[in-house]
Amino acid sequence: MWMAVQCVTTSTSTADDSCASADTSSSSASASDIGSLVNLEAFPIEDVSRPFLAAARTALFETGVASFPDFLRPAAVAAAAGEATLASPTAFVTDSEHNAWQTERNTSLPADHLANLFMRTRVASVATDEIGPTLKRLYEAPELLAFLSALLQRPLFRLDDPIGACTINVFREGWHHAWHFDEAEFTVTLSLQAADEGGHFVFTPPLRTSADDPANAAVASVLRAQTEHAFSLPGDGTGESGGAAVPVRTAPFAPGTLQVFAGRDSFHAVTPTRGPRERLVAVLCFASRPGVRNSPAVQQMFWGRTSS
Ligand SMILES: O=C(O)CCC(=O)C(=O)O
Ligand SMILES: [Fe+2]
Repeated sequence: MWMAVQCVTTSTSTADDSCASADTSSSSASASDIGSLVNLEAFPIEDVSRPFLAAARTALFETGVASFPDFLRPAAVAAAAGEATLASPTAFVTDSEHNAWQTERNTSLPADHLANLFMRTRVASVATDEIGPTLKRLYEAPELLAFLSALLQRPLFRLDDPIGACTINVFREGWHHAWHFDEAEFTVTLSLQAADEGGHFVFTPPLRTSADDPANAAVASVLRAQTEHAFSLPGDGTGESGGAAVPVRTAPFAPGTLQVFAGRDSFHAVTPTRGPRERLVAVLCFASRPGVRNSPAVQQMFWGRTSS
């Protein structure tokens, strides 16, 4: 089974911005570093009033995505993309199948039921201990953590995972990520390099009201409109032509764009890439408590090894 680890895992939340400085003490980045990485003129993430945050938060909860184009300075994008390209050839490749929720097969349901529709995903991932210094410096910057905590209105901590805390997804020609919900409530990505063609991040507004809500009819509607997959969903009332249309949007992917998305509730996919240039996207993981790391099973699946 393919499981997303790209994550902001949350078990608690707070209703104000008072957590914005959570876990800033353990970082190795100094305050002056961040200005060489982040476009502070457009995104003054150190500004305590952060006037652009309210609009981003509204976009996140209404559309499922908050996007910050030109977040990373061009020189930092070039450096990070160069480092990712160097690391890419030895990145572990996942070629697996998963259903929309990334859950196990349900043998009590018919084989052709939506819950048992398994779709192929192919992606490689550069592990945390293989990423270059530019991305590492950004991930460890206390200012980034404080900014994301303020946006999401909860304390955040970097993952304590030497393999899967901050990684880079590599999509080679023809690879794609099938439609799915993430396990984690929020995901943070940073575009480093677009494919020649394709490799678009497509997403719906939040469809699930909770982690227990499968949003079956909406999922079926999207898959019928967007894919060739055949499946049944008895009793959904939508028939073969699909139910109420669910809007599907394409996110901007210009290199340097930081994106925060509600991956647990918004159904999303990466379309197949075309051409020899790899699609490179960094995935920055955070959790709502310290000490979180991926399970050995997930580490093995994504990076081909486990940490001690
Ligand atoms: O590559 C991306 O833009 C996001 C991929 C994704 O949805 C995931 O890894 O869970
Ligand atoms: Fe995802």
